[in-house]
Amino acid sequence: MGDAKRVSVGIVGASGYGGVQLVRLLQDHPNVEIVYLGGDSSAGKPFYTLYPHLSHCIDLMIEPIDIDKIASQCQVVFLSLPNGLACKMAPQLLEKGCKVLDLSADYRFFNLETYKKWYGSEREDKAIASTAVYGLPELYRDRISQAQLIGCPGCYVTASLLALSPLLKQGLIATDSAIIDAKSGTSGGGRQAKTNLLHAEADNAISAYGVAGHHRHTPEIEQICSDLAGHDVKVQFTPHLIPMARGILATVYATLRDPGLVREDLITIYTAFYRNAPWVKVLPGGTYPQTKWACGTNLCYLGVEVDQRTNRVIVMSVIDNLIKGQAGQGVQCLNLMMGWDEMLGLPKLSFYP
Ligand SMILES: NC(=O)C1=CN([C@@H]2O[C@H](COP(=O)(O)OP(=O)(O)OC[C@H]3O[C@@H](n4cnc5c(N)ncnc54)[C@H](OP(=O)(O)O)[C@@H]3O)[C@@H](O)[C@H]2O)C=CC1
Ligand SMILES: CC(=O)N[C@@H](CCC(=O)OP(=O)(O)O)C(=O)O
Repeated sequence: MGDAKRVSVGIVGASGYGGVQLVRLLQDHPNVEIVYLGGDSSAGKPFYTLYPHLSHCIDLMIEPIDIDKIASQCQVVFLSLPNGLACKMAPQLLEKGCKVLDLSADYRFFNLETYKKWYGSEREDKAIASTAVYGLPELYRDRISQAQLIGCPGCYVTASLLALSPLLKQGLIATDSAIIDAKSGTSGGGRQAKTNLLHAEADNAISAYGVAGHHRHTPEIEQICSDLAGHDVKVQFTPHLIPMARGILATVYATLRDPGLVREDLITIYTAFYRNAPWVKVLPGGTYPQTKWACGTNLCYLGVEVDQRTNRVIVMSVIDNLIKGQAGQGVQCLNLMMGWDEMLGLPKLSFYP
């Protein structure tokens, strides 16, 4: 089991981008020991052969998935897998006493009919799924701290929701007026080969996809927006792939109900909303964030503006898609589940420029 003073952690999907970020973050975490790495096609290889730059700090093998073995070794298991796999593994791990943090979409939906519509599969773990907590600490901190199973939101959704939440929670914007224009680096598509992520396709190019409500993140964003607002909310979400490796910028536009609100009012509201959220930084008036500020950190920077000609609020939200948008979010949730400081083991200084 390793060092008894540390919590033993396993990472399933260690060879992927989420996996390697988890290894990086958890190797530096003072209360954690990584004891197990699991994978599929990479099983049987030493982890350092996939990521030689980490050979000086981790010498574990990637193992084939064996739930009994994982549960016998690990108190906590991160699942960083394609959609549709965690829901097969998590119930068994929970039954054997592990805490589980899933980075895929399997445990993000309050209504499994919505999951089925967008992800295509009927679920056999309905009772377990109903115990999952949506892993966005800025909104569901108390529930996360009591949970055994977390469905962590991903990159686009995290950037979008952190921009929108104060507006929805306080009823400041006209119904269904929110437009999210989001841009992601190519690492958002994972490490597995995909044609649209090839350098020759993605370099020197920018394009939208999943337009007009056709991206699977639209229902996920709407689910949480509706929860915050207390009624059904629709959003216009347009993702774009841009030629950089990591980072997300989501620029959100919405019509203010009160035409008298100015930028400083909104900044005061945002600052108050996030006063206990150490990973969200609301910027001073006239300052707009860039992705590099968040790169390598678990931070979200929010720039807030009002256009009084159009009566729209404009919120710019940046995160590192692989940290606050994925592995860092998971570690932040782990900290809460274990009763540790929410900031423990997580990077707060970017490697700017
Ligand atoms: N990339 C991003 O910015 C974000 C991704 N996510 C989500 O996180 C999850 C992981 O993403 P990411 O790390 O980018 O993906 P990658 O494609 O980089 O990695 C996928 C991992 O899953 C493993 N895997 C695939 N099939 C199986 C299987 N049958 N059994 C065991 N392991 C398997 C792979 O192992 P092997 O190599 O051994 O085959 C690999 O380690 C996804 O659900 C994704 O949607 C969430 C937020 C942001
Ligand atoms: C650039 C790119 O391909 N991005 C992915 C989002 C990856 C991700 O984070 O998905 P989850 O949040 O659902 O895990 C996409 O658009 O599907």
